[in-house]
Amino acid sequence: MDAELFQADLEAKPARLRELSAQLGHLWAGVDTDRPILLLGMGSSHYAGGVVAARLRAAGTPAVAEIASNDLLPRPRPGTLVIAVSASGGSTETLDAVRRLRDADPGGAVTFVALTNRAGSELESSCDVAVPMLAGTELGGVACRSFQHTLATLLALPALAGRTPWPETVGKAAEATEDLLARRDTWLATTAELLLGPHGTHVAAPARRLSSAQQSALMLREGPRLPAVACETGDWSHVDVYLTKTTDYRLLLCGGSRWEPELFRWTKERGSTVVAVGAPAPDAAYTLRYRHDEDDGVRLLTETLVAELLAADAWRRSAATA
Ligand SMILES: O=P(O)(O)OC[C@H]1O[C@](O)(CO)[C@@H](O)[C@@H]1O
Repeated sequence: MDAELFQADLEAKPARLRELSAQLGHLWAGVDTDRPILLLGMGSSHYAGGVVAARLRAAGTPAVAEIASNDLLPRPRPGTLVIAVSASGGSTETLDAVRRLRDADPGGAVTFVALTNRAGSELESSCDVAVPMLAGTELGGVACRSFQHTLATLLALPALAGRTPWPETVGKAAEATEDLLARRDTWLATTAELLLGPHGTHVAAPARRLSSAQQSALMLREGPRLPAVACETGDWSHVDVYLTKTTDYRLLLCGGSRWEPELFRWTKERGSTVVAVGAPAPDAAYTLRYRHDEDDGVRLLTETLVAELLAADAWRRSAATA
């Protein structure tokens, strides 16, 4: 893994998103997706799957996302579409899950799709159909664009396409990403100062965008190896709140949850540090807004860039002093 190349991967996001946006309407063309859906994956691939499965269920499609390492995978009913997500196409747990489900389906009543960023991968050859996520090679060795492209590709499933114009939203996310990148000199140092505390960084996001908190925390761990933990904004008052009493608590809040007033009641009372992204937050120490952030789809596809740039910057600085 390489900090400079990770940074370059992030800077290439807008161009790659625009390429994806142009293809998004065709990616699922050869697949019958009007069936129950089981999503499999590890790490960021599972984070993206979790949010998309929730959105599919809310739209009336039976869907579940399972971490591929689970010994208790559901037994798919005949006709189920299993979408195995792996950017590298080689995560051993995901390959194993596909193998287990295939063994449990000797009649071939289940269809397996490989959603991957690597053509010709082992995952592709173990599935019936391949759908490319078109993120380009991530030279830094960190799944950043591929996480975003996994989300966008899954959100373009026909069962969800009617709800949000995803190709257009992906185009707006490219503009939002450009905006954050172009103005980073105005916000990056301040947010780093506020968020990278002696006891690590916490990230919260609403359930409908929980993947943003999970992926943001992963980026801080995977690049600069900093302690970082994800939480759901409503659940925060039942989980993270306890740490505000005993630690130097620093929170990156992906904004827009109706449960924020309770969170701010505690963080104000206990003098915690909150940086809010993408929505008004009068009680935050700092609020970072960006182009199109009033659009929930744009937030979902864009907001992880904040932690990714924080991670890239901290990683480059630690690499320079090593
Ligand atoms: O999508 P893949 O390639 O299966 O990887 C899963 C996870 O493993 C990692 O590559 C780290 O091992 C993460 O970056 C990623 O989220």
